[in-house]
Amino acid sequence: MTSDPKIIVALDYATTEAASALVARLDPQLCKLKVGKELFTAAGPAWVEHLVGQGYGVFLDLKFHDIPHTVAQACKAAAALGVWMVNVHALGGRAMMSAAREAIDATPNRPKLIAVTVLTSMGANDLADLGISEAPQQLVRRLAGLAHSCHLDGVVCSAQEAAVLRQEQGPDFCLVTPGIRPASAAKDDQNRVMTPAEALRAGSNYLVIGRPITQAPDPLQALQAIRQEIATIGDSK
Ligand SMILES: O=c1ccn([C@@H]2O[C@H](COP(=O)(O)O)[C@@H](O)[C@H]2O)c(=O)[nH]1
Repeated sequence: MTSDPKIIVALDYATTEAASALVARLDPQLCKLKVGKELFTAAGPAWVEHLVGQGYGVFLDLKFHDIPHTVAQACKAAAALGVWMVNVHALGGRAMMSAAREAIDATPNRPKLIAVTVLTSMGANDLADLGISEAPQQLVRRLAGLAHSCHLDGVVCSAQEAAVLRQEQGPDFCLVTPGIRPASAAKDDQNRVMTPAEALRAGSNYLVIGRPITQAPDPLQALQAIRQEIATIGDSK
């Protein structure tokens, strides 16, 4: 039976050797994997294909943000790697997100397409620095509505916004939430955080977790502890 693991481990490593040491201990039934800017820039698309070939659901987290044509072509190239999910920045706007949607729909494997709303590292002061007086949650709600109206499959948001987005965007809109911190973990550079159990209860579909797992003395044990924490919450495997 195939499962749909709710934890996406962020493979934020500098080299494939470092990432492989963890991946060798994992299993596609335990978690999905996220390849972001650091590892993709160091290792390239072949390594993404390698993970896909091992049976992992791979979230290619490159947060495309450019003119519509460029983003559409980048989405097409990402989909060709066989990944499960790709993303763009909602701040790229309607034309960009619609172009991404069209490009993904024309591919054979149609990965999930989601939009980053407001980075989980940002708070009200960071938005004020950008001249945005809206509270983070208000901006997230507005950008999620825009992404949904462009027929994207969901958004990246913080789990702090999950409950309101679930209410406003309905049960089928995919909520992918980084900024997940077990109660005892350091926040690092994250701002809008929640624990794994709180995040799932609030309506997150998938939890993106990096350092609390990858920097733990025993990353597999850290992953298993989080799986245990969420095991009783709905269909959380
Ligand atoms: O708003 C966002 C969007 C993406 N991320 C990414 O998620 C992980 C989180 O890693 P942690 O070590 O658990 O903080 C990382 O790869 C980010 O690039 C995010 O944190 N917030």
